[in-house]
Amino acid sequence: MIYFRGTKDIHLDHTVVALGKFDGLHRGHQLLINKLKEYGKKGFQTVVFTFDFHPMSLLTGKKQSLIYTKEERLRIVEEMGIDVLIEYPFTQETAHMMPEDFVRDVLVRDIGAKVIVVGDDFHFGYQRSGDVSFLKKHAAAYGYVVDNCEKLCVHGEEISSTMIRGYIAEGRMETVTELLGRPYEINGKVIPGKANGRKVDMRTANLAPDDIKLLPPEGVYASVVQIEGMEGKYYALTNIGRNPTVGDHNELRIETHVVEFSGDLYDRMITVRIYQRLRDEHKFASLEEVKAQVMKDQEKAMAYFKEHHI
Ligand SMILES: Cc1cc2nc3c(=O)[nH]c(=O)nc-3n(C[C@H](O)[C@H](O)[C@H](O)COP(=O)(O)O)c2cc1C
Ligand SMILES: Nc1ncnc2c1ncn2[C@@H]1O[C@H](COP(=O)(O)OP(=O)(O)O)[C@@H](O)[C@H]1O
Repeated sequence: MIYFRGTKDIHLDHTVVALGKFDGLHRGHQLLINKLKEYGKKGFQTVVFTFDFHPMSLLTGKKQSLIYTKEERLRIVEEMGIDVLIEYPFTQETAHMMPEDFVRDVLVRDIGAKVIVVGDDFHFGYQRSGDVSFLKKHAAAYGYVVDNCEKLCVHGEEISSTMIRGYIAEGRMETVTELLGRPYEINGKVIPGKANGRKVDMRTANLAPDDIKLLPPEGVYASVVQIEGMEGKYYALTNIGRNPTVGDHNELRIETHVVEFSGDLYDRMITVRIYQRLRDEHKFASLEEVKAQVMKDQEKAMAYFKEHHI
């Protein structure tokens, strides 16, 4: 896959372009992606176009947490078999672009768009003044066609990234899985912890939380882990928390105990897929008690995986 980040210097031709933020690449987004791939079979180069937003929104000044970091989104778009991912710089200049300038100079001239795929509620350009009818109005003059997609509904509600972010924040992970079309995941490199795990023979692979990443609430989750360079998947238990048992002011960490695994994971990239919330994090009298509780959590998790054929 070709990947553009932090540059406006793009020269493509004969492309089908999907436009959007694509946070979550959820089932609604997947409709657009599937359309892209259909055009891809007809000889168009498939392009996912998204803006490279700063964590502090230029427009609202607020920090926005996202379902995926840029690296996670990149990996998923690549796995989907897309040819090109563009993260277009979202500067003051871009934010103030008039829709027609954006269509003419960016989409048509630089990206060579022959087909533009968008969701029905897509808005772009200065003050969000560009939309689907705007794109259609200018289609003939600029030599592209617009293929717009209705918003996908599940249980009578339109799927949106905002709605899924709300469910993640509530820890409703099964609903999240249903709407994303895959479990919520956290990707990262295993870093050293305080080496307490080995004292009670319950090792945990630690990930540092990414600033931009929206995490489920603190607590313990049934998870499945994929380890870079190793075959298959491993059942696991993940704690998102602050280890109150070993101190009162610990930083938030994502710790995963991989079931029936021993080996060195330091510096390895792992993907932790979160399936179900099991409980809150508690302050125990000792690490031995934490371990005893984790063994009970493990039984519950394994029963869940069995019941759901995971
Ligand atoms: C599945 C799981 C559940 C956990 N639950 C708790 C908990 O309820 N309370 C707590 O203080 N620590 C909890 N921990 C964190 C352990 O206390 C921690 O793994 C241990 O202190 C080792 O930390 P280390 O990685 O720094 O060596 C949990 C860890 C895991 C993997
Ligand atoms: N079953 C396992 N689950 C998680 N990590 C494991 C497991 N077996 C071995 N490890 C390794 O042990 C390390 C964790 O040991 P631990 O004593 O908890 O130290 P730390 O505090 O550095 O995480 C992991 O980073 C990994 O390299």
